[in-house]
Amino acid sequence: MAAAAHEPEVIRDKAVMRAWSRCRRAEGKAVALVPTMGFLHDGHLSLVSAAVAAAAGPVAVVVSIYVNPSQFAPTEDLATYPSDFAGDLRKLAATGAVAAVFCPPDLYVRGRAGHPAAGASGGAVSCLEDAGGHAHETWIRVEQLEKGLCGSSRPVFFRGVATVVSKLFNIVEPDIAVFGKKDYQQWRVICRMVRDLDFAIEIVGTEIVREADGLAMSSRNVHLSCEEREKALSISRSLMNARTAVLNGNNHGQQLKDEIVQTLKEAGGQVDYVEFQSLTFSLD
Ligand SMILES: Nc1ncnc2c1ncn2[C@@H]1O[C@H](COP(=O)(O)OP(=O)(O)OP(=O)(O)O)[C@@H](O)[C@H]1O
Ligand SMILES: CC(C)(CO)[C@@H](O)C(=O)[O-]
Ligand code: BAL
Repeated sequence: MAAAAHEPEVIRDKAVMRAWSRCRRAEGKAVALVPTMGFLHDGHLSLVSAAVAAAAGPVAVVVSIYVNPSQFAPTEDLATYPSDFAGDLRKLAATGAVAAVFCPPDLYVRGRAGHPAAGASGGAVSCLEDAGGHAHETWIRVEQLEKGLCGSSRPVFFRGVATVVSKLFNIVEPDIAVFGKKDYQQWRVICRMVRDLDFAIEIVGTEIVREADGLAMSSRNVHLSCEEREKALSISRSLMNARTAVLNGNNHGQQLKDEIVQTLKEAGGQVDYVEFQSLTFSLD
């Protein structure tokens, strides 16, 4: 994105954030929100570009940076999630397109240590509840779409995402919100939640931004060893091969496509179609 550097305003307080958004709207600007967990890369910056492009006229782009404890189970990597706030601010300033960065120290009412945690249905608890009960206890569940795929291995993930995104929507009050299709199930969960709960927000989904060798950019890639990175690459490579073969009308490609569709059906059940680099695999 070629633009003059522009220092975004850093906002930490919920009430200040809400008031700021209302001022921008009173000035005639749309407010566009890009929710992130920080340690930003070019994938995140593509969401900022998409936010600008989605607005028909003047827009104030807000990037939120918050590592949400309620989407992590206590066995997951909340404590080691990468961060570089100064670097993030530099990258956002360099886009020249971000008006504010919302980075609240915490978004939840906390419980008392030692009090039993409330827990999600099925007995799973998140890092938030692990910190004590009698605290935050209101959750948003997208009951069918959250099942399967990532939901199978991360039992509290989509409940935490849907809840924190709703909180961000209530605080920032955006007209537009942008999410990456790299986290495809998450994107679908947010779209369903917005439809079902009548949020007056346009949800924009953006395509995956990849490294030169095809690996999807991801903040956690920084933790991959060379061997793990090579293994991770096999996913995009095999999908690329399947795509080329399908586009060439090759039978082997058709078989690979059928296998992908079958795997997703078995894993998720609720996924209707898969978009992959302009190919749409229907799960009908
Ligand atoms: N490579 C990418 N292309 C497009 N969007 C992306 C990409 N990486 C992240 N996003 C989107 O950016 C938003 C914030 O994601 P997040 O801060 O969790 O980063 P991440 O790279 O997905 O991190 P993680 O390693 O935890 O998966 C999400 O909507 C996500 O889908
Ligand atoms: C949407 C999100 C910011 C909610 O914490 C997170 O899940 C992410 O970065 O993808
Ligand atoms: N973008 C995914 C956020 C997470 O894995 O918690």
